[in-house]
Amino acid sequence: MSLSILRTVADLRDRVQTWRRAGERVAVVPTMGALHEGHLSLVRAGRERAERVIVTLFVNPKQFNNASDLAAYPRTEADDAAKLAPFGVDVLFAPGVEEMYGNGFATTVSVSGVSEGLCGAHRPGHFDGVATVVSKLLLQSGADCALFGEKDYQQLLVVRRLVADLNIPTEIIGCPTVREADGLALSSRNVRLTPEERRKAPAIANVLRETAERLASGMMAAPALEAARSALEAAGFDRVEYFDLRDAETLLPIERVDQPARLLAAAWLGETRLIDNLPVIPLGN
Ligand SMILES: Nc1ncnc2c1ncn2[C@@H]1O[C@H](COP(=O)(O)OP(=O)(O)OP(=O)(O)O)[C@@H](O)[C@H]1O
Ligand SMILES: CC(C)(CO)[C@@H](O)C(=O)[O-]
Ligand code: BAL
Repeated sequence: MSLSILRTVADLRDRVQTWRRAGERVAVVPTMGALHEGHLSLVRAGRERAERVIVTLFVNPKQFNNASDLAAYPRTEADDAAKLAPFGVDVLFAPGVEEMYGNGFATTVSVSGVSEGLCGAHRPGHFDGVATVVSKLLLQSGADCALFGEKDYQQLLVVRRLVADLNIPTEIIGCPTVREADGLALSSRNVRLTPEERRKAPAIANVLRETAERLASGMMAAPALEAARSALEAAGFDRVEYFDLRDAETLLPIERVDQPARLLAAAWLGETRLIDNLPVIPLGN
């Protein structure tokens, strides 16, 4: 069957009900469009788990803390639909802002703990916007499972928390970060990099990898992180927003790696903010 583009929650629910009557499982892949191989890896993982796959495309104004970032966000729906067609995606759910937030909308889903710090500290309101829209998309689709990328690691933990706390019966699946050959994590915002910035960009992944190795072999966090921030600046990054070592589950800061940990970074190249992260597993585990 060919890809259907649906714009209303009522149409989405009708379609899902038809599948349910036939006993089919449903996977949902929430996105903001401008699809790349990272998104397509989530679609593939969804196809492995369910007979039916919904991709959602909604550039969610509530999660943008910066109006120019929202205005500049790439919008490429026709190309996105064409990319999805060969993957056996059943529905592209692309609602307008009025469909999502019209009719006196007045609710915010706010997750404390894992959403504080890191991107939460630097993008005020961002995770409230993410938690609100993801709650809506999961309830609208009623999916059995939903797929999220580890590239947005803090977001993945926020979503796991809200699903557990609100008893939303959707299994959350985290998928590995897809990278360019030079290590740069794929991201819709990469198209904004100038050619010179693009040449500098892989440093974020390289410095994360080198630092993860040092921490895994027992180096204390403070000097390793200080060296990492300096290395990123030396590689031409304009501003390092954070470069931190955190517990992999709680995202609380840790001083050395003796439990599974995560190394996370956000840094600016000109007008573009890049994020990336890696696991740090203590040597011997
Ligand atoms: N390189 C990647 N590998 C795996 N998953 C990814 C990758 N990039 C994005 N995703 C996942 O795709 C989903 C939709 O993300 P989104 O549409 O915001 O794309 P994005 O490339 O992360 O864009 P942005 O520039 O907003 O960061 C999220 O679950 C995100 O983690
Ligand atoms: C999960 C998401 C689609 C919610 O708008 C967005 O934050 C994203 O694309 O990662
Ligand atoms: N990929 C996370 C969505 C955002 O940056 O707003």
